[in-house]
Order: sequence, then C-alpha cells, then structure tokens
Amino acid sequence: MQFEWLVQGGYKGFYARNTSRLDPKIVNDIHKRGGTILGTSRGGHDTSKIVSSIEDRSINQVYIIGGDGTQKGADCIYEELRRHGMKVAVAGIPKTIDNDIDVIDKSFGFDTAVEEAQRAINAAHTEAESIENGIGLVKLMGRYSGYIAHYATLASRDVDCCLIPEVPFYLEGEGGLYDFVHHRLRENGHMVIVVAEGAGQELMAESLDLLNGSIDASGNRLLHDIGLWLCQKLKDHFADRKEILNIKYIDPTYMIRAIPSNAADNVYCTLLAHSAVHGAMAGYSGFTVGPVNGRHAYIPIHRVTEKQRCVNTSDRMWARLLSSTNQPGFLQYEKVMEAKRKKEASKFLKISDANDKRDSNNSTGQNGTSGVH
Ligand SMILES: Nc1ncnc2c1ncn2[C@@H]1O[C@H](COP(=O)(O)OP(=O)(O)OP(=O)(O)O)[C@@H](O)[C@H]1O
Ligand SMILES: O=P(O)(O)OC[C@H]1O[C@](O)(CO)[C@@H](O)[C@@H]1O
Repeated sequence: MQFEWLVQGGYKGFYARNTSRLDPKIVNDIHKRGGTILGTSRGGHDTSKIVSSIEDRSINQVYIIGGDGTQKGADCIYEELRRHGMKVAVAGIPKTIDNDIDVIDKSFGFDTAVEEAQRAINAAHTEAESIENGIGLVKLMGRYSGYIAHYATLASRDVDCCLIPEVPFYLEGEGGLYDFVHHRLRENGHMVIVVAEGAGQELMAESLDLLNGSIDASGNRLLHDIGLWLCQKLKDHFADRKEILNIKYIDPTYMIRAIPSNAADNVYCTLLAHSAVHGAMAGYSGFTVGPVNGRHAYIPIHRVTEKQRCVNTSDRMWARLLSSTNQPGFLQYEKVMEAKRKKEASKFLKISDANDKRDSNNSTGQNGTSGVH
C-alpha cells in the first residue's frame, strides 16, 4: 500500500481538501482518548464531489467510520463508484453509542456509553435517597433508539422507571407516570427515573403545542429537552397537590459519548478494523463489518441501512427490564385516552341533561301545571 490519507471533518473533508497523511505516530494512543482525531460533522455529503476527490487522489480503499447515517453515506459512495466503473473498496465500520445500526449484534461505543451511564445513575440514586421524596432523574442519549437507557437500567438495578422513545408514556390517569411516582415514593421514599432524550417527544409537542421539531444538517430530528420538561411537570404536579418533591436532575449526555472507549470496546474496535482491512484486501467492497450472532461478517451496506434498529419491546430483554423496575407498561395509552374522552363526553351529557331537566321544570312551572318536585 503506497500511503493512507486521513479525511478530516466528516464527509466534507473529502472535498474541502481537509486531509492529512496517516502516520502511525498520530494513531499511537487514540484508543486512550475520547472524541475523534478525524473530527466529525453533520450534513455535507456531496456524493459526486466525494467520488471525484477519490478519483483525483487515486484512492483505491475507503474506510468509513460512523453511525447509521454515515453507513448510508458510504453506500451512496459505493454505488456511485460502481456507476463510474471505479475499482475502489468501500468498507463501513459501525460506530455509534446509540446501538441503532441494524443486523450487527451491537455498535462500537455502546458498551462504553452504558458503563459511563452507571456513574450518573449511581449519583442520581445517592442524591434521591438522601432527601425526603427524592427523585433522581437522568437523561441519556438515544435520539430514536433507547438502547443506552435500556441497558444502563438493567445494569444498574437502582432504576425505578426507564422511559425510551419506543414506548410512548403518559403522565395522568390510571397507569400513568404520576400514579407510579406517588406509589413508589410512598413505598421507598425515593426513586430514580432514566429517560432517553428521544422519549416523550410527542407528549411534549402535544402539551406545549410545539410544531414538528426541526432537523439537523444530516436530517436527524432535533429533540425538545424531555429531561427538563419532565422535571417541571413533576414539580408542578406535586405543587398542585401541595406535596413535597425534591428532584435531582442529571444530564450526562455528552459525558457518556466523550470518554475514551473501555477495554471491551477497544478489543471490539481492533476486530472491526482487522475485519475491514482483510475484506478490502480480499477484494470485497460495499460492505459494513460487524459481528452477527457473535461471528464477524461482511454485510452489504444497503442491508445494514434498510432500517434503524430500535428496542424491541416485545422481546425478553425488555421484559427483563419491566420485571426489574416494576414500572407501568404504559401500553393502555390509547385505552386510557379513549376512557378519558368517554368520561368527558358522559360528564358533558350529564350537564346537558341537567340543564334540559331544569329548563323543562322551569317551563312546567310557568304554564301553571303542578309537578311533584
Ligand atoms: N441517506 C444518506 N445519504 C447520504 N449521506 C447521508 C445519509 N444520511 C446521513 N448521511 C451523512 O452521513 C453523515 C453522518 O450522518 P448522521 O449525522 O446522521 O450521523 P450518524 O452517522 O447517524 O451517527 P450518529 O447516529 O452517531 O449521530 C452526515 O454527513 C450525513 O450528511
Ligand atoms: O453532537 P450532536 O449533533 O448533538 O449529536 C447528538 C446525537 O448524537 C448521538 O449521540 C449519536 O451519536 C445521539 O445519541 C445524540 O442524539
């Protein structure tokens, strides 16, 4: 191999002439550092400019590291190179703390994020049990998939309720979050709630009458802050009932992403790198590397990017969480809302019946006929 380039600043680094030569000294200790020496960005994927840059530099192997969006970008590059008849190996390496990349067992960075989240949850638990009616509320990353919150909850065992984007929850009424909080505080005097940043977005939008959220440069939904909103809703609810509540809110979102990868992820990263280079050297292209049922494989990128992986709330791992937290299933949301609508309708009917009766009584009195009252 002649030499390798480092393309910096994400996809636009290909054509923003933002590249540097890869020298082994530069990567010597990157496994001990957080973040990325390449630099990253959102948006900026101009396929034709990227392919022209690959051609200009006579690059014949491209290793692309990132989440599901990055892998989609890699597939666009692979397909464009094929259309140009260019023999370039394109290898995707899955990296995101969200673990939302389909087909592979898990993504690089996920284990580290779950491990780091323990520190925040432990702090929340310590704070909550140190004060009357204490709630430790922790917001974790996971814009569409709640895997970090799910596995951090299972690992911690100190979490009373885990809220993820895949399970729409509601606050009021039977089976709602308020009921559960009162029950748990009466039972234990304190509790910990873990909420993924992508949870409850519809509920918030409905309650704050927010327009549909805007998107970032890559087209990802920009989220409303569910952590602060939930804190305020709980505070208002308890204040209305003149009951004591002490919420300790912890938002470690970037902390769990910025730390150096742990030992398990370091080993995993090495396997991904070896697998990607072996695949490219063997002449494969258009593949994402990763373990499938424990065995490292080359998966066509378009298969990996067909859909984003979300928590399967009907599988055993979610059931294990529910049995560990004993939280509400929040599954009757539609039924509860239907019951609420019916209750309001019957209340309205009662009021209108009463009005009709009163009016008819009044009219009977006025016509002089007596009635038994
Ligand atoms: N469908 C697509 N086609 C081409 N490029 C894409 C596509 N989706 C995303 N990209 C590009 O891939 C890059 C990374 O995408 P994105 O910002 O969504 O992050 P990601 O790879 O999904 O990582 P994470 O989930 O960790 O944020 C961006 O430059 C974005 O423009
Ligand atoms: O750095 P940004 O653009 O705020 O990205 C935050 C998003 O990136 C992720 O951490 C995935 O890498 C998501 O969990 C989170 O919503």
